[in-house]
Amino acid sequence: MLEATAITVSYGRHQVLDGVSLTVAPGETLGLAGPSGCGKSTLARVLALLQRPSGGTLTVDGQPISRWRHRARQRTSIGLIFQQPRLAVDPRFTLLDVIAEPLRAARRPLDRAHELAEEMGLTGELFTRRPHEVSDGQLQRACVARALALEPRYLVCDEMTTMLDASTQAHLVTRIEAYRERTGAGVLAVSHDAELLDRWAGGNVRTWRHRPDVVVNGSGGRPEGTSRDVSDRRIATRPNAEG
Ligand SMILES: Nc1ncnc2c1ncn2[C@@H]1O[C@H](COP(=O)(O)OP(=O)(O)OP(=O)(O)O)[C@@H](O)[C@H]1O
Repeated sequence: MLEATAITVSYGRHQVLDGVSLTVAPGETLGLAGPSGCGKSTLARVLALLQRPSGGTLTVDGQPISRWRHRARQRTSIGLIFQQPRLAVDPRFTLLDVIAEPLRAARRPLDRAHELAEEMGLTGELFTRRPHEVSDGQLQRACVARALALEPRYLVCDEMTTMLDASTQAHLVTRIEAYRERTGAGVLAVSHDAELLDRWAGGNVRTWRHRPDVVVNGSGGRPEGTSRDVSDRRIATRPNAEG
């Protein structure tokens, strides 16, 4: 399980997350919907162990992240795919370099990068192109391949398909779902697009009703599930400015 409990995050005096709890189980796809600015990306970064929360606990497969500086091993078991691939890659890298980056860091055979590229539908001539020489969709395919390279136990997809056309969107979701089915990984799909998430996660969606850019503290808020019981304790957000 990837478990976040009572997470709080503040940027200066702006409290963005106030006691958020969320669990992603192995083998499940969980959707997290919510309006722009409510804190989805912040929560995604916290779950991927990229951003340290100011409060709360994180546990990966039963192991609590007690010392943030020593989280490297658990970090590699969580893949993160960002919304904007151009901000997520080194512009000097070729697509093959992008995909090989985690393999190189983990001292794994680099041949695997070719296979991953091909699995994502990236053909030979694209291997040596740099980010400015490919489309957003092609670059995002490389980022998905990079996220899968070390076979993570969990994948956090933060608005992964927002900028892409419908067919590229469908292709990427299909690849992620095939990976989940093959490996039993848990997938958290984050988006403002509740319909997409409902299709992707088969209705296993939590909707975060939290007005953006409002500092709220505490009372009365709860998320709504589109298709499941919202009292399910896997996500409980205290803040809700809509009452
Ligand atoms: N590094 C930061 N420093 C200060 N404020 C930040 C920072 N990152 C995010 N914020 C603020 O925190 C709030 C939540 O941002 P976040 O990106 O997590 O929301 P989001 O729900 O993912 O939005 P979107 O769907 O538009 O990406 C916003 O008000 C944002 O301006």
